[in-house]
Amino acid sequence: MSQKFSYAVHATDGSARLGTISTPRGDIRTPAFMPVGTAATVKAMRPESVRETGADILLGNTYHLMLRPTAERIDRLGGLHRFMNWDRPILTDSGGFQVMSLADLRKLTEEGVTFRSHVDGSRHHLTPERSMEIQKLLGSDIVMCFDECPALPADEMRVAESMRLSMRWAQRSRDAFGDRPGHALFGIQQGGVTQHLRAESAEKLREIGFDGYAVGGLAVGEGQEAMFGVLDYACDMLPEDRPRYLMGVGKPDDIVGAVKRGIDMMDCVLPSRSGRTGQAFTRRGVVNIKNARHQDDPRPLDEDCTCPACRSYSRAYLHHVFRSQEIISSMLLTWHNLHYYQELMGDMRAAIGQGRFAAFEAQFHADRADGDI
Ligand SMILES: CNc1nc2cc(C(=O)NN)ccc2[nH]1
Ligand SMILES: [Zn+2]
Repeated sequence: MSQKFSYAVHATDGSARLGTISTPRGDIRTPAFMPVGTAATVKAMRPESVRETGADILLGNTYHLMLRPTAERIDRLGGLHRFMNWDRPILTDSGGFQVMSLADLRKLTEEGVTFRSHVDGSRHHLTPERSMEIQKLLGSDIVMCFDECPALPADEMRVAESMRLSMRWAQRSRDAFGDRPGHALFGIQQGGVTQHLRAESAEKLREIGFDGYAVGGLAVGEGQEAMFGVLDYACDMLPEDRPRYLMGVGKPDDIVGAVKRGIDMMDCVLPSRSGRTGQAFTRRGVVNIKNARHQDDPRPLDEDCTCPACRSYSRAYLHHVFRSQEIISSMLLTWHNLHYYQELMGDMRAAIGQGRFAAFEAQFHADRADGDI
């Protein structure tokens, strides 16, 4: 365990990097996938099980936790790690993105955002300073700057104005965060899909100086081709000796393409959320377990998978408990999906370390059937 926050690159293969983020609560093997624990839980999973899938770090959502049970209550109860029984690193987002996508009656000013809770309609105010205070009360190890993520489609002028506001908020976040050894503050690059705006944002973030840099404002409907197009240049705009975090991504093939372009960390609700809707990700593609063709199938989801769902249950059983809306359905499919995502990350880390990422990527795409399996 290190008493401070640091990042080291062990190997590169093209733009892909193999690394380790060291924190006082444990090391994070990169490229890393962060399961999302929105309301202080990765839905349908006990934390011990999340760890068993191979996760080194979880994501917590400031927006949800500030509304319920509130950051002050979690602080009084010993902080988010104690509260949710997860003693390894936690990254919390700043609340900016989710206020814009979930809250009602939002009002955006230079100062911050006022909004009404989607839970009970109560009024709230988020600023860079309040977001830093909330994330400190939660006790998160990696804190995200408070920023604004413009909804697409947005014209270049709107994207530019939004990015420049976010850069002013990045400075305020940095000033409010202060000096907290062992804790990290990540800046977030914005600028939509416009290269010179992405460059201006990266320049400003480097001037302020952060422990890590996120690529924000993507996976908001631009499509994979446009997202990869941005990553082709955006990663190189960020310091190479700091972790690069792509927010909100993604499907397995998004993740492989992002790692190929130099991304070190990602988070996404997809594996857990789609587990609850009956979608299982496998090396050969997606299994929609609700499909009638599975109702007599004695095989596991994936013959090569060692997760509890694949070790002990048939597709027929998983089909039955999904159709019957049994709680075990969410438990088993979530576990399988998170296990698959962590296996994918482990396979990529090994491939980068052995200088065979291109071969890994070719095999990854060759294995996948089109459509459902
Ligand atoms: C699912 N797509 C997706 N895009 C995101 C972008 C951000 C962002 O720019 N925050 N500042 C956060 C979460 C996201 N989730
Ligand atoms: Zn499995």
